Amino acid sequence: MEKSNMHIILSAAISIDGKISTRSNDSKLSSQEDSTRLHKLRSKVDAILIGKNTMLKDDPLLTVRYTKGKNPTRIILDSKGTISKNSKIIKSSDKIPTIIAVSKKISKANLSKLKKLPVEIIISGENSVNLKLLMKKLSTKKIKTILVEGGGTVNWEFIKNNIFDELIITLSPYLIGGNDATSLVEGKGFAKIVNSPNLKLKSVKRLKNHLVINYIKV
Ligand SMILES: NC(=O)C1=CN([C@@H]2O[C@H](COP(=O)(O)OP(=O)(O)OC[C@H]3O[C@@H](n4cnc5c(N)ncnc54)[C@H](O)[C@@H]3O)[C@@H](O)[C@H]2O)C=CC1
Ligand SMILES: Nc1nc(O)c(N)c(N[C@@H]2O[C@H](COP(=O)(O)O)[C@@H](O)[C@H]2O)n1
Repeated sequence: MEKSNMHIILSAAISIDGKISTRSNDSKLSSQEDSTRLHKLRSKVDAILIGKNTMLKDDPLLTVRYTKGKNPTRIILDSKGTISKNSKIIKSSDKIPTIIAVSKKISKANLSKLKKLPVEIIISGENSVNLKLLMKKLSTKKIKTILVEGGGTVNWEFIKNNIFDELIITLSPYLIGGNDATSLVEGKGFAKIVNSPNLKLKSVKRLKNHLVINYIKV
């Protein structure tokens, strides 16, 4: 794999029809049991990474709450540095390490706003964040394992650039539908099945009506 010495896990809860949220951005698919599993996994990684839309739509905390353990560093991909200082992540960033990954496209005004917040700013890439470069920069900060928690656009970028090692999806017992509902993988997608990464089934665990499916890339 042409990337730094990093272990990257893509993680999401999906409906049976492959959606990660409804057309009105309802994304609560996991059961409490599955959320506890996720939080155990969070406590074992160095960082959690999400895209700007997920931060905007979910206003997540990305902390370890349903088990004991350390909070990983939070990384937000936000090319133009437009995130709100009223978000839960920013409000808690004086206590939990938080990195905002931006591109050179960021305006001077947005950069100076970000610099006033208790976050670390990493600039990589011209228009959007260059993920391979970002991974290299993160590995120099002792970040060796990253849990990518979406959304669909971010998942596509990691898959397209072939920079992931594992995929852990919870198949939740819902059917969502809708062209405007976000899928596990958004973006342009591959034209041919042969272009898809080759995945090997590592394990399947049943949590009542949910299945936790773990694939590794071969
Ligand atoms: N069920 C689940 O497990 C999850 C569901 N979601 C849902 O996914 C939806 C959001 O997904 P999307 O709209 O696809 O957006 P996203 O969360 O993937 O964010 C994409 C945005 O991130 C920024 N970005 C900067 N550099 C980037 C790069 N190199 N690659 C990709 N993005 C980059 C851009 O502003 C881009 O528009 C929400 O409705 C959220 O609730 C999100 C995470 C998990
Ligand atoms: N694994 C999983 N299951 C779900 O049902 C989800 N909605 C998500 N979403 C991801 O978790 C974030 C919320 O984290 P907090 O509970 O606020 O700590 C959300 O933003 C997605 O990244 N994941």
